[in-house]
Amino acid sequence: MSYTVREIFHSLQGEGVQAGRAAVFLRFSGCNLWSGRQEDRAKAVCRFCDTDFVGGVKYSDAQSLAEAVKAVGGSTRYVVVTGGEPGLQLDETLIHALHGLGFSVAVETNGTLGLPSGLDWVCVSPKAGTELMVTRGDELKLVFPQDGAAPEAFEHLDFAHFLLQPMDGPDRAANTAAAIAHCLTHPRWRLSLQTHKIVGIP
Ligand SMILES: C[S@@+](CC[C@H](N)C(=O)[O-])C[C@H]1O[C@@H](n2cnc3c(N)ncnc32)[C@H](O)[C@@H]1O
Ligand SMILES: Nc1nc2[nH]cc(C(=O)O)c2c(=O)[nH]1
Ligand code: SF4
Ligand SMILES: [Mg+2]
Repeated sequence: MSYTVREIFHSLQGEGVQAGRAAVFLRFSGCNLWSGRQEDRAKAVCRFCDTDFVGGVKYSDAQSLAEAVKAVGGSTRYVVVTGGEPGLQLDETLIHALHGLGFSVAVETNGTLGLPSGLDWVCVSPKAGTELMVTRGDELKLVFPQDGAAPEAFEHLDFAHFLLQPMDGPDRAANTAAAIAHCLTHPRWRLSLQTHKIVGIP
């Protein structure tokens, strides 16, 4: 199978429980909840996306893509597969190829599609107005606040960690204050800041 990739870059995981860890980011093109075109944003299912996932380059097979990930990452052997929505393209063949090169494989997903088996870390970030297919994993990282996606709606799910990530955009400061207030009064939720934006790395 072939894969369409928006970008591959070496940085620190900025978000969630693994924040601060060196990682290679493999960003796939395309998403099932937004076309990625600004003119479509207002009518998309997911309207707050901070990411450009349109276009990119094609890899014809899993092994060549895994080798490209390794070439970017120096001695880093932790890959975060994201997008766009990686559930559209990530498969067991690619996970196997990455494992073969010594990588642990993490995924960032909106959770609306099934995931292949073999992943080492699953981060699900639910979106209002969608049905969650991935109901277990390592961390549930809810962008906050979202009308129609209250934190309480996810607390029964089988995740090891529950995090609130303030929605970036014009209301980021107010959203951060609201997330802090929620964590103070609902201590099973932790704050996830987008630390890469704070320190100015990709
Ligand atoms: C760009 S998404 C790609 C992966 C997947 N499609 C998803 O939504 O989880 C990566 C992470 O950024 C989060 N994110 C996207 N836009 C954001 C924003 N404006 N503020 C805070 N987090 C955001 C997503 O919820 C997700 O956790
Ligand atoms: N540094 C950094 N950490 C991240 N964690 C998740 C990201 C994503 O866009 O999926 C991301 C990203 O874009 N950059
Ligand atoms: S689901 Fe993820 S990639 Fe798709 S538009 Fe929303 S935040 Fe962006
Ligand atoms: Mg990002």
